Amino acid sequence: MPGLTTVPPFPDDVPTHPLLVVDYQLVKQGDQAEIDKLWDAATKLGFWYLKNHEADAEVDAMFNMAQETMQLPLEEKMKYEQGDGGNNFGYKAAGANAVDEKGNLDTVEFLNVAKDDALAYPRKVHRDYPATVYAHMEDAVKPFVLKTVGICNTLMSALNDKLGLAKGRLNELHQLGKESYCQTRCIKNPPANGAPADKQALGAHTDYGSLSFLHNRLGGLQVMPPGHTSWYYIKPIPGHAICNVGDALAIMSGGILRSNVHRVVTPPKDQAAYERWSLVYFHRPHNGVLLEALTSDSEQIAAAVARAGDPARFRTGETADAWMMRRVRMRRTKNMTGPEAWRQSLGTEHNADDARHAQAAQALPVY
Ligand SMILES: O=C(O)CCC(=O)C(=O)O
Ligand SMILES: [Fe+2]
Repeated sequence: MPGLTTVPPFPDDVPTHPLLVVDYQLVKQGDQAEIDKLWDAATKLGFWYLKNHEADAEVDAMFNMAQETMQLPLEEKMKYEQGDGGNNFGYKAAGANAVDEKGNLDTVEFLNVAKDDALAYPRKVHRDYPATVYAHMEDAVKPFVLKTVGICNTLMSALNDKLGLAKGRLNELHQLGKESYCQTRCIKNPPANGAPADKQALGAHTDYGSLSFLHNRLGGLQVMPPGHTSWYYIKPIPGHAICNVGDALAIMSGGILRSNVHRVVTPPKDQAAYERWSLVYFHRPHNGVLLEALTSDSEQIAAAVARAGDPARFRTGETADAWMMRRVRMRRTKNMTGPEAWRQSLGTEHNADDARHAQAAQALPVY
């Protein structure tokens, strides 16, 4: 089982960035101190650990499904390759994405399953998948999607209220029954085989959507915190998911919530010799939702946009689905023709109000 293989521990002599630990059960119960902690994490760094999420069984089932699928011959997996047009469902082969503007290749394989295909199964909404996915749609993918959507909606509701939005406003923009680019992603990275410690397996990016719910076992995930110019590992902690805010919530909140840049490099030290597996659920607005700050819904958001150096960046003119497709399309190796193509693949990476977030991040307590 990829998730449970015995591997060397995360080393204690690499630069690591602490994250706040949020207790999901307390947030669900409406505990104000815990919601304040979530708010601190979501506004300052945009990353936090989530404990007591009760999704471990669903996560393990997904890792098993991922292993069965990734073991299929490459030729079989390639029948489901997502292609170069901006589609983000299906299989992505290693090397199909660029990790930088020079066109260096990524080393990760993805298996992306649409939330809509999982919930509508056996009806097809977006596309076909390998037989191993269908074999586990009912016992792995669907339960993981349903559990995770519940978690994301609870976290988002708490953030909604703190943003001064009317109850349920953000949930209205993330309707389960409407088609979206919400998806599960299983990621496999091969052993480093002598690759340098800072070799990018997955290039620096911000996430496209609203919230990401991530499970990894080996190190390799790194963040560049606001006000810093170097990368820090996020240490995986057993039983703790890693959650982060994506561009959609950062834009809708007028930059109050932070979508922080991150990447995946070779697992640190002795961990480099092992396959790295991770699993993400990406919670995104449904298709057609315009990515713009909700200024007429919240005085707090309106004030944040008014204070921002460049308010135009909170009126993207793109829908959530167009935003994602553009970014996915422009990261494909085939489309990476140089710095201009790279620029078109970006989200909020270079827009973040770094001075404000850097100041706030100074105050972040260490767990
Ligand atoms: O594998 C990881 O730890 C992170 C993956 C990630 O950032 C992504 O797929 O967007
Ligand atoms: Fe990411």
